[in-house]
Amino acid sequence: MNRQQHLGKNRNSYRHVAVAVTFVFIASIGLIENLYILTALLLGMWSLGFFSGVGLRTILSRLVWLVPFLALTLLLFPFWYPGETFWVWTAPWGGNFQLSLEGLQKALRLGLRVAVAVSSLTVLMESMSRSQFFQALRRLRIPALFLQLAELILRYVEVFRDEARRMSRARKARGYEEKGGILNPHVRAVYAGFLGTLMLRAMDRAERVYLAMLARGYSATDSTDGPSQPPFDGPIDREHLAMDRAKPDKFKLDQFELEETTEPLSDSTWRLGQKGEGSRLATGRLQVKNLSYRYPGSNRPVDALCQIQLKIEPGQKVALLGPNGAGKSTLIHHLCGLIIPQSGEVRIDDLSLTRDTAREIRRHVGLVFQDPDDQLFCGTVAEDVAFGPQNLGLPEEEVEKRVESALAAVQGLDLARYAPHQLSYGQKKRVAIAGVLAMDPDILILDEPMAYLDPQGQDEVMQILQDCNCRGKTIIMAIHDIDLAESWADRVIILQDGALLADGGTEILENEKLLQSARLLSNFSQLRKRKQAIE
Ligand SMILES: Nc1ncnc2c1ncn2[C@@H]1O[C@H](COP(=O)(O)OP(=O)(O)OP(=O)(O)O)[C@@H](O)[C@H]1O
Repeated sequence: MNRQQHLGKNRNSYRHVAVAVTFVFIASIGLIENLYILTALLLGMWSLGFFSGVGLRTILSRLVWLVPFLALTLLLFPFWYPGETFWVWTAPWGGNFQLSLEGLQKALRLGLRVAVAVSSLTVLMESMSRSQFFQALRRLRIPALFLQLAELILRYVEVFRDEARRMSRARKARGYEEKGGILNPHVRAVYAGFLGTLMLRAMDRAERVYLAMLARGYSATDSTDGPSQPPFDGPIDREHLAMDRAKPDKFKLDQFELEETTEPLSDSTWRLGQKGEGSRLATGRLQVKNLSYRYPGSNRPVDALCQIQLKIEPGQKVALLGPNGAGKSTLIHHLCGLIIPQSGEVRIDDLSLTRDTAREIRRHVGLVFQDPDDQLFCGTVAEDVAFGPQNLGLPEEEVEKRVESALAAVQGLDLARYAPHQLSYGQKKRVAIAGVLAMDPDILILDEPMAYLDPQGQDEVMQILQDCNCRGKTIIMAIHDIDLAESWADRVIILQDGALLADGGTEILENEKLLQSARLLSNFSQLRKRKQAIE
């Protein structure tokens, strides 16, 4: 172990002590009455912050948040508290208000205590990442429920702030100006609508962020406490689901006929090796058998998947195509264990996806979400990339190594200290991929990886995926672009209305009838262009 690693390890083992000392210190501030000692503690805390790299500005910016909460108390305390009169104020509307010395001292004491507590908490929180802070709390045996709640509240606050920022930008972009302030009924109406929509959007995004957290090994209990509850799992009328749906005709071309997988899968062939703390799959072969899924829906249930059969071999490059609403996202959420099958089966090697195995499956199948903002929620890029490996329970040195190599793989080492919101969309996308690569999954799934990327950004992502594939990883991309599928994939799967329309090599993309029926060809000119290219 080199000196740097040794120091890193020591820092890690003392972090919980620092947290415990700070908490005891904060609790004992209430016992200190002397104003001089409290002032000295405040100055001492600011100096400590200065020497540990936390600027006075940062501490003051946290204290400013308290002003509205404390102001009224601090102003009224000296006038209400009984004691020796220090000063008398005669109000313009009549009446005398007596300011007592004891009241003034009480107010000062309260203000100083709060300032010392907030300053010490700021110094503590700024000198370690949020995940390290929560890890330290876990080591101190703070109840897991309390910590989960605190973590989720913090994330929700960030999501909320982020959504508010976006909506306010969108409002300004459409020429909105606040004339007359809150007294203007139009402004009040806009604000009311804004708040309502903000709530809904923030909840929606919070759900997607939570899914992204689960996909990277987060557990609602503890990273070592066993499987978490997958978010979608409900009862289903299987018979109804199988019969109820009109399936699109499957194209009877030899090259994309399904291989039947009706034989029972033997659990004896399931082999686990060891790598880090986690078990590894023997090969990473993915199988889907008769998979169906129905969303409850608010008006009527939606059958998103119907009797899907698939077998994907390790190392394949698979393009998952289909029009909007075909069921691609629902399928890939099953493949990475975010949705538990209601009917049918998903298997990796001989490990069948159930509530109990969902977490294990997610260690082997990484999902890069379509919108990187759903996935990046930590304070810095490095923290975000570390999120998955930390959930795997890896030692800190290993986590650091993984962060470094994952960021290097996406050419993102220079982004490590940036906050995700400071990045361009393409950079965010690369960092989101790094966050999944850091978990070293056998199978990498990407939902619309090219969405909103400029051509150079697309090239960069393709290069990253090519490198991953060369290292033996299976890559599955959900896309709409048939040209991309043709040039990149060695296997093409087409979904339509939740059913498997075609499955085979890229030759199936030469079948215009098939592409048209799957709504993958936009117009006749494109059809002609493709015809010429094929000729
Ligand atoms: N949470 C949900 N509740 C109800 N219905 C849903 C939900 N999510 C998806 N659906 C429905 O399930 C079907 C499949 O949706 P899915 O998102 O899987 O399709 P997709 O192929 O990924 O679409 P896109 O290309 O637009 O992302 C659609 O009809 C959709 O309306």
